[in-house]
Amino acid sequence: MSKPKGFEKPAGVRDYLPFAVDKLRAIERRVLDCMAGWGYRQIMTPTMEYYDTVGVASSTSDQKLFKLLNNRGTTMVLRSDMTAPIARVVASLLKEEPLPLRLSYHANVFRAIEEEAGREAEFYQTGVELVGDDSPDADAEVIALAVASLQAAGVKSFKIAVGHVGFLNGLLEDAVPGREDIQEALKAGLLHRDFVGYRETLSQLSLSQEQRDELEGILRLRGGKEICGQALELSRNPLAQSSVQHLSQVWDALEDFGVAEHVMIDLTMIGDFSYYTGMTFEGYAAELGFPVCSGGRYDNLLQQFGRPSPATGFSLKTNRILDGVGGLETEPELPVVLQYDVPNRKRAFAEAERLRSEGCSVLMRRAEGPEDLLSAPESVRKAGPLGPAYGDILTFVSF
Ligand SMILES: N[C@@H](Cc1c[nH]c[nH+]1)C(=O)O
Repeated sequence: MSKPKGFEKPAGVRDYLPFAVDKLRAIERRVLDCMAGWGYRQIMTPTMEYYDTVGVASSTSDQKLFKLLNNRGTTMVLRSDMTAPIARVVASLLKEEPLPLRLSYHANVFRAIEEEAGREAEFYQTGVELVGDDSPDADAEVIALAVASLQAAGVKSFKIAVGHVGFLNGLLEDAVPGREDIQEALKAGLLHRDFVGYRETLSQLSLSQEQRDELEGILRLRGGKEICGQALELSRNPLAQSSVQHLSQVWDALEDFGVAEHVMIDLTMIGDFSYYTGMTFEGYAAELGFPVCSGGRYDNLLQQFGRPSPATGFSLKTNRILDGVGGLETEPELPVVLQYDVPNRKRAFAEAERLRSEGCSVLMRRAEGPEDLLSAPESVRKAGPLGPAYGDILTFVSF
């Protein structure tokens, strides 16, 4: 590759100009406040982790991890999510802390991407982890909190699709026992929402009519609570059955949370991370084709750090909400511009301090003469991406 030009930046990363930062911060604040209202306390972890610990535990494929070497030659990674780092903290710094633990975060995470996909390599997540509770109510809590968080972020119309990896694993093991290759191919179709590809894979297999019906049947398992009944009919596998029973209890709790109208059951759903062990979910905004939040239960991750405990959680894709949905309408307050000449500088600075102590934003400007004075706020309204630089004008001059 030729030497990049000075203005170029790597694929998948971006700059946020002030108006975008205003919006992003407003969403972040509102969502974290919402999470605090449910008892979640904020945590921060390093951007960089060891490849061998958090990198591996993050269950992000090797090609998607950003790897770097430190000065001792140890392989490090840029965190690809916050779930694995938080598992590390819960098992180390917080190991004496009684469970359940409720933690929230807002952080940038990194995933290498296929350039042509137009996806972000660095993006922002606002999320929670609920560690130490394996009940259906804990799963329902994080889904209900995802609903509340999307609303707090200004997303008006959305649907959360909830599935269960246990159901899929049980059904696939029943239908094509011991054929991990086929199971993986079918799961890949579901993961990419490629139902045509899924059907094609099915058609290439030599299966009995019963097996085919069972595997085709998955594709119809999307809807309300009635889907649980249909799923119990479709597969008698014990894991599939217990998974659906758990999901139906999650649904009942969601009804009691009053959020069931935002939720659908979708047993074709399969989470993007191999650490998921139970229910998984994704949230879709009406305006957008890609998920704005995702989460799920991961009961085996913490044991990799020496503190076995069940856990569940989710994260919002905060910058996607900012870009695609508009998020919150924020009208940043324009600063007052305070113009002065040297003889009046001290007085002007004191006035600026007074205004700032009242919460105003004040911008200082030294005027060199009468023709250098700004006269009307309108005259500074410019069309550039930053919009107008200031509102009211206060003048402290003797000329
Ligand atoms: N870490 C997941 C979201 C999640 C949080 N907790 C459980 N899942 C992600 O990046 O999509």
